[in-house]
Amino acid sequence: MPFLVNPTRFLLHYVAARPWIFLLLGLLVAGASVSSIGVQYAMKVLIDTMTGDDRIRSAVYAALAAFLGLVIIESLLQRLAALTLGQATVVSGVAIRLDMVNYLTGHQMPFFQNQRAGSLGHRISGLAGIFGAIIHRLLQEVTPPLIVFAGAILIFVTIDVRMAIVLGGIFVVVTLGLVLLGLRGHVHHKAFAEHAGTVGGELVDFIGNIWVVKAFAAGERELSRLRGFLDDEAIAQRRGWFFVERMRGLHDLSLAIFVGGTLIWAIGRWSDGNITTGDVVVISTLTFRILHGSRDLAMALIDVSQQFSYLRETLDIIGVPQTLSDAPGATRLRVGEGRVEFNHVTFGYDPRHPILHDLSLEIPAGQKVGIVGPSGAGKSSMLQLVQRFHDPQAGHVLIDGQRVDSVTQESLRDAVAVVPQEVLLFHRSVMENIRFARPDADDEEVFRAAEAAGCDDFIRRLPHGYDSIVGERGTNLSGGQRQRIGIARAFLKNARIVLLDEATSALDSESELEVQNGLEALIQNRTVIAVAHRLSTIVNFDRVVVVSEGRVIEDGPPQQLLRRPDGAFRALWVMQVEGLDRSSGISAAGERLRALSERSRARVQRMMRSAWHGVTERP
Ligand SMILES: Nc1ncnc2c1ncn2[C@@H]1O[C@H](COP(=O)(O)OP(=O)(O)OP(=O)(O)O)[C@@H](O)[C@H]1O
Repeated sequence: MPFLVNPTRFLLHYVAARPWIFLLLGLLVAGASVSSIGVQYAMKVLIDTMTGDDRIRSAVYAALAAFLGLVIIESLLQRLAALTLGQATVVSGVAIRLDMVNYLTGHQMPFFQNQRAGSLGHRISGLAGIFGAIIHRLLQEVTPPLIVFAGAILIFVTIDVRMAIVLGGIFVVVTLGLVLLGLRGHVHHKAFAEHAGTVGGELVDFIGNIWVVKAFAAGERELSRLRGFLDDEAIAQRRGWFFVERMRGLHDLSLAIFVGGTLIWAIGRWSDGNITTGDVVVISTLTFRILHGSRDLAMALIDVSQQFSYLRETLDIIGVPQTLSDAPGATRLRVGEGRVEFNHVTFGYDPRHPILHDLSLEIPAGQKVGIVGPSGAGKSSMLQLVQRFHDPQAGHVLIDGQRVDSVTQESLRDAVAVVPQEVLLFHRSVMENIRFARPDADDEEVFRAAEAAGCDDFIRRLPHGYDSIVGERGTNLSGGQRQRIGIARAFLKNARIVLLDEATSALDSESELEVQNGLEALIQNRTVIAVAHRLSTIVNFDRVVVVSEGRVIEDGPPQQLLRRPDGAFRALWVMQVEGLDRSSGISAAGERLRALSERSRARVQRMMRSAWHGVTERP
């Protein structure tokens, strides 16, 4: 979106998107301002006809009618302008937020990892608010005083040119003086905005971590920390406020001096018989009006400049260019059997420090591959490359022979189902959360997916069954339940390729067994790439790839790898099996095993031992 590069283009884009409504708005505002000047002039004519020597009754009533008519027209136009402004900013606000959310979804994951979700949400809503505020200020507080000023000068020219020049000069000097002064006070407003932002962020952080606060009985501590931030904010707010009041005071003083001076001058000219009584009235009201308007104008200009800075700051964050967009002419991925290929892939989040080095791997359709290796080896990054959350610096990832960077990202992600370590759920019903994987799925299909994932039973036991709201980020459900809903989503998606990113490692062993059943059903007849820390989850896979420091160091069927005396997989395996055997309480794995129910424990032990003995007893 090229218009995101600067605030002016941003504003112009959304004004140009609805040219007629903004044109109408401009005409209404101009019409109302011209009418308001007309009202003043009609008043002068009325007084002059009333105080004139001939005092013609019909002329007085005609002037009165013109005066009243203009008053009515001015109010009508003002009301219409306010309605049109409301309509224009409301529809633009909706479009802005939709465009921004759409644009955000195109950013890479690190963008979101580096931002607070709450603050991004606020910024998007804020953008719509800033647009409305700038348009409001420009059309309601900047344009009218300028038109009134121009009209007043015209009227003054008909009365006394010198007065017109002096008053014009005063208006310009007062407005510019106030703007310059106001801009100096910008530093106070900026400080206040920063402190307010910090307070907002602290509140979001506090509420997001409320369970930690409770668990550590840290309520008092956190409150006094928050009080510190609030005090700083209050000091900054007070400074900004005092500054504005000082400006207002200064303006009131100059208003009194200049209006008083002009009146004395006008009365002097009236007593010399140079101008009429109506002229004196119109001079006094217009002088007061435009000098008063100069303050509103200055304040509005200062405010617009502040809004521009907020807008620039927000666009700098949200509007950063998307680094991963679809290639020109990208087509939809033609999903075949589900073959995945890493072809000499070199990749680093920071290109200067690659974490995958010239990695090649061919995964035939329907194969189940477990990726294991030490922490930080690059296993999860491999899965991210399959989904094209990043592009490698060298080499390519291919699905069914098509480079993932040559197809549309949407079609690529349609073709791949992912069960991550932590399944994220929306604050919506269970039904909506599962159906998220395929919005056109009917209820029956959702039930079948839930049954296959082994979560139908517990969902039906929830207070409102499938209509139960899962709580923010799924907090009303256990880790295992959330995970099974994630598996149900993957079932519903019915993709040829399934990526499991440590899908069970965050669970306790009891939940792991429940989830394991769902996973076993899910991976039938699909290509599966599973990053696994718990080796028991991949022991029955077709193949295991051991990755270390971004390179494949072992590759083969698990049983074969386990027979290699100095094999890396065997070393990892021995570590885990020993951990389970030593249920005396020493190792973490032993601790986990002791926590299992008898049935679950027997099952895990049988699985691990049979695999282990199968290896060691064979020649
Ligand atoms: N978004 C990111 N930005 C920068 N560096 C990252 C990012 N994600 C991962 N890394 C780094 O890349 C390296 C590989 O991470 P990756 O998550 O792929 O490893 P892993 O083998 O899956 O590790 P683990 O088993 O601990 O999950 C690590 O050094 C990690 O710190």
